[in-house]
Amino acid sequence: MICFPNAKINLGLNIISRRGDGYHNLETLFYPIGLRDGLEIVPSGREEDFRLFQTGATIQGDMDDNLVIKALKLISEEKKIPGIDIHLFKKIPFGAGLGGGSSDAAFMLKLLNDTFSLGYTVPELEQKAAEIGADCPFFIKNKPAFAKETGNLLEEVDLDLSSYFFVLVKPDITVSTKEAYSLISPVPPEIPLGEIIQKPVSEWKGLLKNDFEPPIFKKYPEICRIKEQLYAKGAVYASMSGSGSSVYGFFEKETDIRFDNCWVWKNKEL
Ligand SMILES: C[C@](O)(CO)[C@H](O)COP(=O)(O)OP(=O)(O)OC[C@H]1O[C@@H](n2ccc(N)nc2=O)[C@H](O)[C@@H]1O
Ligand SMILES: Nc1ncnc2c1ncn2[C@@H]1O[C@H](COP(=O)(O)OP(=O)(O)OP(=O)(O)O)[C@@H](O)[C@H]1O
Repeated sequence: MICFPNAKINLGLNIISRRGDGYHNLETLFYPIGLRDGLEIVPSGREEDFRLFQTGATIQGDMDDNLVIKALKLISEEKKIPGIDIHLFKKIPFGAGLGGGSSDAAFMLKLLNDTFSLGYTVPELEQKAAEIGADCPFFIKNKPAFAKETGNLLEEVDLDLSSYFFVLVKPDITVSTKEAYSLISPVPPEIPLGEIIQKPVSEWKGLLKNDFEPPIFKKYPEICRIKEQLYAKGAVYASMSGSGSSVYGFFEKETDIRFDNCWVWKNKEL
């Protein structure tokens, strides 16, 4: 069976407080976008072992550290999974704030559940996804959702931005999520994100903020320049996604926009 794990962007990101477990309480809105990896599992006929064939962008670290293997091992602790060959095609850039690794892991949980009729419910899959990473649970239902706590408390929202022309820009910069959080001094937001997101998109600029932007823009001014250029080109709203490094912009109409030394995806390519 094959599936196509998609990426996400964060609409607003308030980091509210530091927790005793080293994580942070936040509020954000996860929004799925069309940029996708490819993930396939094929029963190999062998006993309970697995082989991972990874193509596309090269992932650092050894195979056992891959998040799809982490998902497989988590399920294998409870369920008997026959030998499988896993094919992962990477297109979603990592260290980009796009949740690529998290999406692969969550889709692997769903693929195993469906392929081998394991009987896990959506809440059970969301719980397993939360054991893999903070961004993973969102990708189980994979619908626009308001997230709180570490990003695991999800509430679906009725938000459709498909009428906008969407541009995603990834500079040749990889941002470590862990490092990005270490640069943050949590401050509760003046206006709750839930209130701002109810407003029209045209009112989000200056209100819907990503708390990672100030420290990340200071460390990587190029990322700030990309956001400025998106606004200069007429973006209704633009922001860095998650802990970065990618920046996105929504436009009322198709816009010819180019950036040197960046990956640029536009609506029809996503
Ligand atoms: C920045 C976001 O992408 C916004 O959606 C997420 O909060 C991060 O989600 P993620 O990349 O899946 O994060 P994980 O892989 O679970 O954690 C990576 C590191 O980020 C930090 N981390 C992550 C999530 C969170 N709520 N608080 C944190 O402090 C922790 O230091 C953790 O060790
Ligand atoms: N399947 C995978 N795809 C991408 N990265 C992976 C994968 N498995 C493990 N990794 C490792 O996890 C790290 C984080 O990957 P990625 O940034 O895509 O994850 P993410 O936390 O979901 O996304 P982001 O933090 O950028 O929003 C990568 O740098 C890579 O070393």
